[in-house]
Amino acid sequence: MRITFLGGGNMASALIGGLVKTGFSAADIAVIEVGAQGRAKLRLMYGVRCYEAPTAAALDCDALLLSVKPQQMHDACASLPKRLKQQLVISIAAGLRLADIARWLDGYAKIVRAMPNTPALIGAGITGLCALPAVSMAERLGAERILQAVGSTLWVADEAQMDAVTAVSGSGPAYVFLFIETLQQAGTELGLTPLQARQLAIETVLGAAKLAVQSDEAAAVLRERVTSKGGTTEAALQMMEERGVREGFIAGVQAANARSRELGELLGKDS
Ligand SMILES: NC(=O)C1=CN([C@@H]2O[C@H](COP(=O)(O)OP(=O)(O)OC[C@H]3O[C@@H](n4cnc5c(N)ncnc54)[C@H](O)[C@@H]3O)[C@@H](O)[C@H]2O)C=CC1
Ligand SMILES: O=C(O)[C@@H]1CCC=N1
Repeated sequence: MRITFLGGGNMASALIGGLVKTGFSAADIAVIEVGAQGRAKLRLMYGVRCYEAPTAAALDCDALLLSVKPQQMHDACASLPKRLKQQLVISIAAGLRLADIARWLDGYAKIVRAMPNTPALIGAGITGLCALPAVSMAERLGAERILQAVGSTLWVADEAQMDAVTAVSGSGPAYVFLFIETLQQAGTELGLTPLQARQLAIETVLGAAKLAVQSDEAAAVLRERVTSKGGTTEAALQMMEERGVREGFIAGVQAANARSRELGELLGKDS
């Protein structure tokens, strides 16, 4: 399968890195990127073909992955030729709805909306997917093949759920990095060296995530098992609850969901 990325920024780079690492041939990957620095970086890092504009050679692919910012998508779609040649279009833009992208592509309807995340770079991503009815089962499997090369996938039947997918797993790595950053900071403030705090924080997140994956029990049960009566964890969790950590966290995820919906509404109105 030959894949062309339209937009070669952070997320395209993570996906390309993951694809190349998991055995996709760099010769089958092309990137259309307006920035000269971005093109040079992608050529150097992954040996992929890079183009400044969507020429026929750049668009000679089976799947066209739209990876520009949501605010750049309308212009990027307008830069494509009027008639796409049956390529499967996959948009990874936050918020943007399938119907609006189809309209910007003059009614082209072979479009999948996907929401990956940056751990795709190491093959540990998770991507939510949904598609327009015109996308065949074989084409859905094609989209799945690309995204499963960099992690796992999850289809949602109702496109409205993509905002929640974006809020939970698209933006999710940032919440986990904030957690690691904060745990590390707390550790150094308690007298650990930055290196010690970093190792303890990262290995703790990794171990807890692996335990959660391998366990049939709910996260709440695993949490209770760490929490000895009258012990240290109980002291920590009580303080965190008092300080509104849970409410703050849920409000944050809700804000991401609302922003995704808002981006879809605002940018979708754009003709
Ligand atoms: N960063 C992340 O963790 C995730 C991002 N996304 C989505 O991926 C998309 C890209 O996000 P990032 O990579 O973070 O942004 P970015 O700004 O790093 O990348 C966008 C790239 O597109 C290029 N570009 C803009 N207009 C262009 C055009 N007309 N033709 C060719 N290239 C063009 C820009 O020069 C830039 O390099 C967004 O729509 C975002 O919602 C989705 C999942 C996760
Ligand atoms: O922050 C954003 O808008 C993008 C979408 C999900 C992760 N990054």
